[in-house]
Amino acid sequence: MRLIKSFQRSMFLLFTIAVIALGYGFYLAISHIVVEQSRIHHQSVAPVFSLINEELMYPLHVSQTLAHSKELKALMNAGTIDQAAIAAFLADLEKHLDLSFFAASEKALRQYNSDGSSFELTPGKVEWYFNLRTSPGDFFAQLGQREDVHLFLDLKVYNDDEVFLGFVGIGKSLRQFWQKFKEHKQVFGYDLMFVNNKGEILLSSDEDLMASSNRLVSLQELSWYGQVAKQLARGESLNSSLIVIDNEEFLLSEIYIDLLDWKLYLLSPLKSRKADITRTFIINASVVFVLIVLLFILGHFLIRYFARHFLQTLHQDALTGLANRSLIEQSYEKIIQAGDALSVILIDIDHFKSINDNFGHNAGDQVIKQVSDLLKQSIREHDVVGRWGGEEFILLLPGANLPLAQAVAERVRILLATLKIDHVEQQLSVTASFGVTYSELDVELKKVVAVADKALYQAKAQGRNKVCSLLNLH
Ligand SMILES: Nc1nc2c(ncn2[C@@H]2O[C@H](COP(=O)(O)OP(=O)(O)OP(=O)(O)O)[C@@H](O)[C@H]2O)c(=O)[nH]1
Repeated sequence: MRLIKSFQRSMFLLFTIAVIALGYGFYLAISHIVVEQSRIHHQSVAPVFSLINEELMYPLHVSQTLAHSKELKALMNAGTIDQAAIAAFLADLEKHLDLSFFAASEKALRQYNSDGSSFELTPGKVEWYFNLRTSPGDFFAQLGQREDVHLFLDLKVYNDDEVFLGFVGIGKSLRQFWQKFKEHKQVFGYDLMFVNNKGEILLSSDEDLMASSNRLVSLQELSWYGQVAKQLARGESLNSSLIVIDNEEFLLSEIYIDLLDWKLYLLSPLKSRKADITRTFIINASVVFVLIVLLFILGHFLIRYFARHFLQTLHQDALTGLANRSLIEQSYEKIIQAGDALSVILIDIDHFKSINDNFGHNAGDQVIKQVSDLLKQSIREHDVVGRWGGEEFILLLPGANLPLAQAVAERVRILLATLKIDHVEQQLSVTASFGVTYSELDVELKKVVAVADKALYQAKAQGRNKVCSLLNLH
């Protein structure tokens, strides 16, 4: 009973471990998908941030600092503009900051460039200057030169008396930005567009939106504008909006560049993201599946091992390893069900009590073990040997008639009587008495054993170390 309980406990433990492992496996798979998705998202968006920082924010910050440069103000405030000094100042900036610079002087009405060139600011020819000088605000950002897109940053310069001295500006080629973005687009499939505060698209990775050089395309002209119009009307950000373009879903990411008052939109195609998620899911689910299969194979072998081990110990006599009563009864049932007649031999060691008394309990155990070993070796393969009680053993001999069983008992009796059992420094000898019976009827084992026991009693009564047999079952 204790063994069964321990077996049940082991099974329950195994089942609990399997359930926990399964749950943990799924938890790991799902967490891994989430982590992987976050990583892919981060990996795809992070380079755009660093691109903006390197290519846009850097020249912006340089221009802000330059507009307040005392040296530049002094050069532009001088009675007569020293063209060579301004050119040298700008050339030095270009050399150190890796950007192209210009200064447009109100006094000289001339523009000086960091490459050493200069030209006159003539109304009608250099429109931007005359447009911007009267425009409100001190800072202007524009994109120009469509064939090699440049970002132009123009800042008004004033002297200490707030008198307008002209413009200082930076021209930044976005070729490198564009190149990097294209590489990025190839990997992640993104599209990008810069939109000014009027909702006009200044720059886009979609060539069609940049087609016209005279006119800027407005957000409202885009096919998907209707899908976000309400959000825009409510002044909401378009960040994380889902839009459909040509039956394909895109996720919008919005980045606001406050210095320029521009918005950058990234359109990320969900198809590739879905494929990513599906791929990650399949990989993780396969790993979990393989783990589960391995776990079940392991479980299966463990259960088989435990079952064999426990069932064996359930039916085994602990001291001798022989079949115990319950296994003997099962074996008997099998023989009877197969329709075989059988002989039963009951064996009892003579004066066993005196061995215990004279040599101790361990010596008694030793004798029982040695006798059981001899019995195991003395029977045929399909015979059954078991321990029936304390110093009592039983043999079931299927298909053996009474004379054959008597002969077997006699042979075993002689073997036993000549057996020398080593104990400490001496050798012990034992004899045993045998009760033999034969049954070809479907009767209970205990009835057959009762007859064999009667025969055994006769053997004891006749002086022991004897074989007696009895046939009458009634
Ligand atoms: N050492 C040991 N002794 C056992 C074991 N099982 C039963 N016994 C002892 O075996 C002895 C059996 O004694 P009895 O029933 O009087 O029989 P006996 O001394 O063999 O005398 P007869 O059968 O009349 O020849 C008892 O003292 C039990 O305690 C066991 O597993 N180990």
